[in-house]
Amino acid sequence: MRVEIKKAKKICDNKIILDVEDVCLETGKIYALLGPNGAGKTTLLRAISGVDKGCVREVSFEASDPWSSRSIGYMPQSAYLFDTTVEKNVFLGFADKSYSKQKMEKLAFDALEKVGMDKFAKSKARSLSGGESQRVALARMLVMKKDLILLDEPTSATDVVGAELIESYLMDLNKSYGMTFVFSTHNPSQASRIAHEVIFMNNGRICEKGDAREVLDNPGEAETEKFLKNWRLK
Ligand SMILES: Nc1ncnc2c1ncn2[C@@H]1O[C@H](COP(=O)(O)OP(=O)(O)OP(=O)(O)O)[C@@H](O)[C@H]1O
Repeated sequence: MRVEIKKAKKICDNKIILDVEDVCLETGKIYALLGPNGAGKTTLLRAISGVDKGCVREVSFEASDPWSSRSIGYMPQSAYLFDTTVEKNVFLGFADKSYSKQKMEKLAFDALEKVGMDKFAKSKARSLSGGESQRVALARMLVMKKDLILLDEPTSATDVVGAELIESYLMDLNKSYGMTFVFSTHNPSQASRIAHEVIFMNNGRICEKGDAREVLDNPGEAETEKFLKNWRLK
């Protein structure tokens, strides 16, 4: 019922930028990855996903886990959209290519509606703003129905309404299908709203991992405390 990431390590210019000995993710949970700029959040997500070929890591799935396809999806912070319509960008996410056009349109519309982008279904994707593009890229990522989804600051470019829609969408998918998410964020409030667990990183290492409420209310490490101090003062 879990995936284990071991010995995730990356060295750049003789500097260790990622050094994670062992981290376990349980299925059906939402994990928030917190930490200051340069902590290694993106590097860790890229390492787990396997997109960073220069990064050493071992990923193992527990034998009896329900993640039958063991598929991992990764969405980088800067959304990439293909030069076609918004709905066709979402079509590209469907794993089953045998869907009728009508079914694809319906499913894409539903996903776009969840992120508040349904009215742009027939628009050119490259004409969208940064936040709109991020919402569409997320809809495309989520229709892929991967078992483990890694999201690098999925609401960094969206407005408050967009962020709320995305948060609800992630929670719905988690509740309805048991989808597992790891998302990085600079916003502890967002972590407290939707995450079951918080993983706090600093200097390429995981300093603390545990129940979201627990870590946010009562951090066990000085670095986490320091990071959360300003947030609490607000
Ligand atoms: N290819 C690279 N070469 C050298 N240094 C790198 C490289 N990639 C990342 N780094 C360094 O590794 C560190 C971790 O970067 P990373 O992007 O993972 O941090 P982050 O926690 O996602 O930061 P942010 O919150 O600013 O997005 C940074 O200090 C960064 O400068």
